[in-house]
Amino acid sequence: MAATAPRPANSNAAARALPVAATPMMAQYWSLKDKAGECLLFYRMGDFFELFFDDAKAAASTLDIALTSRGEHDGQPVAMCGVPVHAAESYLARLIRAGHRVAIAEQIETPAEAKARGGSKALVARDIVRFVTAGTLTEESLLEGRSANRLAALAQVGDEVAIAAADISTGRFEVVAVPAAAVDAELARLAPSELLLSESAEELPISSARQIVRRPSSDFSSTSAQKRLETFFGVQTLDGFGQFGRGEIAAMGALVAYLDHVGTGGPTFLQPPLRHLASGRMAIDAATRESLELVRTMIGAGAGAREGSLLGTIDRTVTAAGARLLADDLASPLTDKGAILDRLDLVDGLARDALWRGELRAALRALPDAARALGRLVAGRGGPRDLAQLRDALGGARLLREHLARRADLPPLLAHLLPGLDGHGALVDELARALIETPPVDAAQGGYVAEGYDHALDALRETARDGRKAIASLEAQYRDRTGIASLKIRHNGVLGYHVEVPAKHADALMAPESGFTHRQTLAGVVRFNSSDLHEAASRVTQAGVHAIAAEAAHLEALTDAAIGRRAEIAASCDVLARIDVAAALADHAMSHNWCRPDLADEPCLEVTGGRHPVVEAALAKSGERFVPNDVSLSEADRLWLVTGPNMGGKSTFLRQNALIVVLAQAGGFVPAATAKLGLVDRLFSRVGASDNLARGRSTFMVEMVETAAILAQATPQSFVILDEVGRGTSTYDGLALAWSVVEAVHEVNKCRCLFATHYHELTRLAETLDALSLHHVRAREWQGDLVLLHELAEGPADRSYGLAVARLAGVPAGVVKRAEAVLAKLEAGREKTGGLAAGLDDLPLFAATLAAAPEAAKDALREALGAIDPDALAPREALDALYTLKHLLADEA
Ligand SMILES: Nc1ncnc2c1ncn2[C@@H]1O[C@H](COP(=O)(O)OP(=O)(O)OP(=O)(O)O)[C@@H](O)[C@H]1O
Repeated sequence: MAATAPRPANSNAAARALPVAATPMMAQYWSLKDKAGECLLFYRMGDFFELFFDDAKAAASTLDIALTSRGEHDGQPVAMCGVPVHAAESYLARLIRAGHRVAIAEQIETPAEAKARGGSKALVARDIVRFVTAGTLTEESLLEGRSANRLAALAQVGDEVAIAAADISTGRFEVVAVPAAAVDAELARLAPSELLLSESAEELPISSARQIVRRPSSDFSSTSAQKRLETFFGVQTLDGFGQFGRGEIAAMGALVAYLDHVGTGGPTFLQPPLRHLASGRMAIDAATRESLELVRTMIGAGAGAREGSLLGTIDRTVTAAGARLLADDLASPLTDKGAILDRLDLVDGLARDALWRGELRAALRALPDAARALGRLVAGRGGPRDLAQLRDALGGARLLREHLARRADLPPLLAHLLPGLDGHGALVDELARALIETPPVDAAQGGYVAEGYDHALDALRETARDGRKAIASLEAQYRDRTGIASLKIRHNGVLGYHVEVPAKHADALMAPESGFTHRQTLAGVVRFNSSDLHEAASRVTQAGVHAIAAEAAHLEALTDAAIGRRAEIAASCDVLARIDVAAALADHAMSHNWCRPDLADEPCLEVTGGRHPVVEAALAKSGERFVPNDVSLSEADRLWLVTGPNMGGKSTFLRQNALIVVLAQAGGFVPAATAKLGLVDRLFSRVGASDNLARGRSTFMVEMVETAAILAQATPQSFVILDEVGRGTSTYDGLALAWSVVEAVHEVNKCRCLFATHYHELTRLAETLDALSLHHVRAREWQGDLVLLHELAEGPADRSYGLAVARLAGVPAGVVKRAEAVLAKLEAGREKTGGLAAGLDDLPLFAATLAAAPEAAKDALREALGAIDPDALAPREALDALYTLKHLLADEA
């Protein structure tokens, strides 16, 4: 049953007016809805935001709140639902998470103002004050602290495709130009919550944006974009930020235009755009990111979660900004040896000194998320609490710098970063003097400026305090005078301060000579005013109003001072995050026995005692031990063909080595006893069958598209893991393809590669390919049970154990028994066709090389095939193979 949004007890839904046809309110509603476009319109009516028509239906179903209908429009009841204003944030959060965008229409004048303007029937003016969209959130309550939240815009000008991406909550702004084929990979790295595309842009095969928003093509024109960006950043020319291509300018301009649109003109904080240099980074395509689950999981019920990903498993950062940076680092490993060594040295230094690391982490843990506080302040949505966060974070940064400066053996990267923590002394001191320890989030009620900061403000507060004391003593006096012990002086928003007595005592105060003036009679009580009270109350109110105004002026000045230093503050936040990441990686490395990787100049990957961090952590939970494995790839032995039973640990072995490469090049330690690697320029992973039916591709099609990309792009510096290529199609087509893919990787790409397969037949490739070697994951049958050892050994697997695994998996005994009989028949069939080529084992080899076979051999084969009774080979796969060969022969003919 649908839950109803909690409504205050005094709310009367039926009494709330409705925008029915032809009323001025209806006209107002429609004109606002027009402005809101596809966004749900939150239409403010008193204490509620109301939604109507389709908006109401969509919101009610997402929020699981009651959908009602009132009045009529075009003969139909008007659907409506509402959320109370005081709880709007949590409803907004749920709508945004569900993929909606929301336009907030507020009352922009009071009913009294409306009346003064247009008489008693005048409608309160409303306007859209803000759009809340997934990519433009700044509210702490709507954001996940430990993840970046990006808005991206994609523009194509000529051959150039550019992506601009901004995290509005911190102001980080980057732009990158990539070939069209790499767009998806780049978007997978950025994982924007909202992606802006021109309404005239063609459909792109994009899998990595949560929400796509089409914007007018004029937003993407590079000429107007240039002007827009110059105005936005308040500069004469963008040249000071670097040289940007037309596509980059168009993308950045479209992003800024959208910010203008959703912020309805309000300021937004963006740092000057940084060009992301794809050249210094490891290329990782979208499919590889998905299959390696670097920062999010991709499969199962928890898809999209941090938990269960590499990031979720190793993240020990103690600040939200650190967590966001670690996600970026893992998503974008480096290829510059010097830069990686710098990071490694820092992690190493912190790893060696546990005490120092502990101190640093404790100091960092206490620091608030200044980057996001700054984002809110600049966006005009900040408050006193945000300033206090800056004070505490920057004050902490100063102490940290002093502490670090005292160390003699500072790792070079840290020594280089240290000055970035400096320079906020004056601002921190000012904020420390100005604000109380824990100011309120909202400035409206005042009370956040510290005593002693402003003497005039102190005096106003003193006056208000005296007034309140005077009011308290009036209460005692009135009780004495009237003899009514239950007389009280109260305060509310309508009457202000007033005297309240129970109805039974009211007569005494009604008399004209009593000195009290009647104000209001309620069921049980009667309320009065008096001139003394009025006077004392006005003193309190006036002083209060002036004090709040004085505090607001200070808030504005302090906010301006902070904004004036926003670039420096943002830079300090980056330094803090970098230290946090290094300390977190060091901490995790130490507690899990990870090692510092060595970087070699030649393409190699030599790992002893390598482990898969995520599988290891999962096994540890149930008290199981992960079996470490070695790998040793070099130019002479660069392609390992790994066979072995299902569930034997092949995929795990492949992936753990890819993760070791990612971690090492992100500048961290790796889950191994020792590791040495030559830098990897591109990482590819084609693991398992990942359906993408949403994109209209079958499992096999996806597999082939991904394999094609690897064959086209992998270089001798690349590292490729390929798992069960060919599995998605009929056995022998698949085998033939796997065969030729291994050959191509070996002969053409010449990259380091781990290739796992169930096609035992592929092991024959070792006879012809020099740099290929055979390995298998060990298993043993023990008293009828299969024991998986998860241990890698040299040479091919002796057999496939498929039926034993089926038994382990709980396939009914009868079915396994039948499979054994079928297998026996198949093996018998193989013997029977012994004269055909070299038996079924050799058919795939034959198929793969058929084109090159001499005509005489083909004739012999044709003859042999004609002589076979296909029914003797009952199992489907054997028939499959024969028919495939027949077709191949027919094609050849
Ligand atoms: N080195 C290891 N130590 C301990 N357990 C492991 C190890 N490797 C894998 N496992 C366990 O075995 C399970 C199966 O591993 P994995 O998926 O890698 O096997 P596989 O050989 O690729 O299987 P399939 O061929 O069916 O895809 C893992 O989920 C994990 O629980």
